[in-house]
Amino acid sequence: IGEYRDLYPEIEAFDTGFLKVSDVHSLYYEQSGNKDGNPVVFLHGGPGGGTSPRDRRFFDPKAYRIILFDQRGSGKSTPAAELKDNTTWHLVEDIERLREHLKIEKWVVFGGSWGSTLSLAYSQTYPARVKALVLRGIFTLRRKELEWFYEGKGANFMFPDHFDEYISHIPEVERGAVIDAYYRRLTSEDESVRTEAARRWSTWEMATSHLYVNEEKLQKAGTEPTWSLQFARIECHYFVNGGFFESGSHLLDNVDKIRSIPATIVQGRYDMVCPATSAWELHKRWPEADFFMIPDSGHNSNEPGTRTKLLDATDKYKSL
Ligand SMILES: CNCC(=O)c1nnc(C(C)(C)C)o1
Repeated sequence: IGEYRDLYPEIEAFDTGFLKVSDVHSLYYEQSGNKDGNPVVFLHGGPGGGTSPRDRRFFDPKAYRIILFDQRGSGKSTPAAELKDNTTWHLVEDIERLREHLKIEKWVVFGGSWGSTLSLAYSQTYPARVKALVLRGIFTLRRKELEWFYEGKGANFMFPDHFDEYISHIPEVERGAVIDAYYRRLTSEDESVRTEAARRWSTWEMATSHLYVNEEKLQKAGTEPTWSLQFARIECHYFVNGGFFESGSHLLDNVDKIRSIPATIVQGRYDMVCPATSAWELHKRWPEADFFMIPDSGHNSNEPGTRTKLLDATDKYKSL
């Protein structure tokens, strides 16, 4: 399996701000690393997951001008967990607004999980603005991917214990459409109903995001109700709307628009949240992209084998 790499050292942002992108939403963004460096934008997962200071550490701070931002309703962006005007295509335009606001011509785009979904949607819409793509834990939001993880048609066979916690919250009569059942609760007028549904949904995802269950991450879903609500409510909103794509396979059908962009795809073989089939489908449509199936990883970006290949990829594109 070879030598594992560690993340780059902890660094602080040298600039932070809020960008008003609609009469409802303002986005938190930050810049770190080299202010005159090669710009890279980090697209976080979820949707609704928000960024964290550790996300800066996938990039050489001497080479990169590192830009993180919290997507609509996520992290420090306001209003928290707001679903109005919150769609894939709003986010694609937000990325362009942020790019223009920061006076950047072209940038490297880095995204995992939902962040890979958004990276594909953004680069297929604005290919001329993308220097290179680094994609991890491929999620194309096809119906079968949602059914695998959220509707009891796959991941639950590998994590039956944790799935019980998630599914037992929904009465049998509603289990034919679990995502819809959770959506009714996550958009309930009753805060206690929203909070418990968010805790169950987020705990299920945190429990299954690593090859070995990460107890610390598991606690986060239960001890950070605002984060849990942002994560669960925004994810569920995108899923009941099929990602706002006109067809289930929209992103895979449009790969030809980005095949000339330098790219690296990194996928954990034991990713239970975004199973490897989507990465494999993407790879077959995009033979020019570097492709790494990590033999001992699950979904998370910081599992050793995955982290190592992501760091190699950002090093490869640092001087573009
Ligand atoms: C489809 N949802 C998986 C996803 O995008 C995701 N999983 N974990 C995360 C965080 C690391 C942002 C919590 O995002």
